[in-house]
Amino acid sequence: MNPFVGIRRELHKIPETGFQEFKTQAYLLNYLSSLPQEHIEIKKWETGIFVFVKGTAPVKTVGYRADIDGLPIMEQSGLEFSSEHPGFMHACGHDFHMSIALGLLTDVVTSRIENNMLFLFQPAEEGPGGAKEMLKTDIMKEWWPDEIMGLHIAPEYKVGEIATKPGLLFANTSELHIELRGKGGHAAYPHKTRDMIVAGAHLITQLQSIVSRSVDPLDSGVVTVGKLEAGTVGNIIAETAVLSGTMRTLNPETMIILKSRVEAIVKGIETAFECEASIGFNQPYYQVYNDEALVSEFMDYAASSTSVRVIKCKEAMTGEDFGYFLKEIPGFMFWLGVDSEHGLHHARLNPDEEAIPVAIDLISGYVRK
Ligand SMILES: CC(=O)N[C@@H](CCC[C@H](N)C(=O)O)C(=O)O
Repeated sequence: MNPFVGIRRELHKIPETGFQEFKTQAYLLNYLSSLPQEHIEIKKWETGIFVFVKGTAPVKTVGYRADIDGLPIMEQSGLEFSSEHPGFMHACGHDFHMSIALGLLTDVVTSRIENNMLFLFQPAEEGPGGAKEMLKTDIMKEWWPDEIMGLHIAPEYKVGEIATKPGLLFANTSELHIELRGKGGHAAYPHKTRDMIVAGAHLITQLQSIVSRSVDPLDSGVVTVGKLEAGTVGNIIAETAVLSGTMRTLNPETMIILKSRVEAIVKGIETAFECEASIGFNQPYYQVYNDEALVSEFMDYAASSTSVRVIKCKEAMTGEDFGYFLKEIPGFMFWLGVDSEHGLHHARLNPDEEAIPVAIDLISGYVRK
């Protein structure tokens, strides 16, 4: 078995959520300590790690970022190396991202390259966001890269396919959290209560009008409520309802429209259902915008390789706090085909591990070009 496939399986067993990646960090540090140390410097930051690799005759420093957190999902993949942390899973491929980064790092440490490289093992991509915080550190300032790249697994593409594009690749995002507070009571006396299940149901329906009626049809937006908590049993009227969701737009200005429409609709719900509401727009992620020259150079390089097919894809409504790195440092992100029947954030996600050596070889060749 390819050693980095083995590493992926080990990491797959220990998914941890944002800023709780203690075992993951320990695993990565242990692996890093097994590498020749003459040309590398390792610095821990929170539950993440920076690794600086000195080049032989550097003219620049190339950054490579891998996110390291898992998701609160109960795995149902049936894999023999399934999560050993019940209720948590690497369901967004960050186990792949880490093992590919370790493969690349091993390659550039053992067969040295001309330029310096900075590897960033970043916590908390799924939330609350680690990129913005990593960017502010003194370590980052000391080892600031001239360019940066990262990848994300893509279940919908075959192994050997990569997809990306110049300019906008991923959306602007904002989490949405709304709490409604009314008055609970006996199910047989609704007139003496203020029922937050009914208010919540109206609110969710009205939120769906934002994209259809307030966003220019030639623009795009998403308002998704992914979680609703309200009520206890069938014969008690719910005093509170709590909705959590996420909003996505292709440009930052449209996000401002979405937020102001949410505020207006929630105000209307307060009046109509005689309740009080609070809104949280949490953990915004800035769009992933690929540097046109760098991504074109990478796409041309990949297209010249015999083992990879390059697809010029459309932008996606996924979010990635890698966007914060790209706001400050020229670079790009690309999708790596892993051919899984089940998609990202699915309990049965099962990416094809053949993609791991494909990615390591591709990037290793690119940073040596
Ligand atoms: C690639 C991917 O699936 N990313 C996540 C990360 C977004 C987290 C954010 N805090 C949110 O849920 O709004 C995604 O859901 O797109």
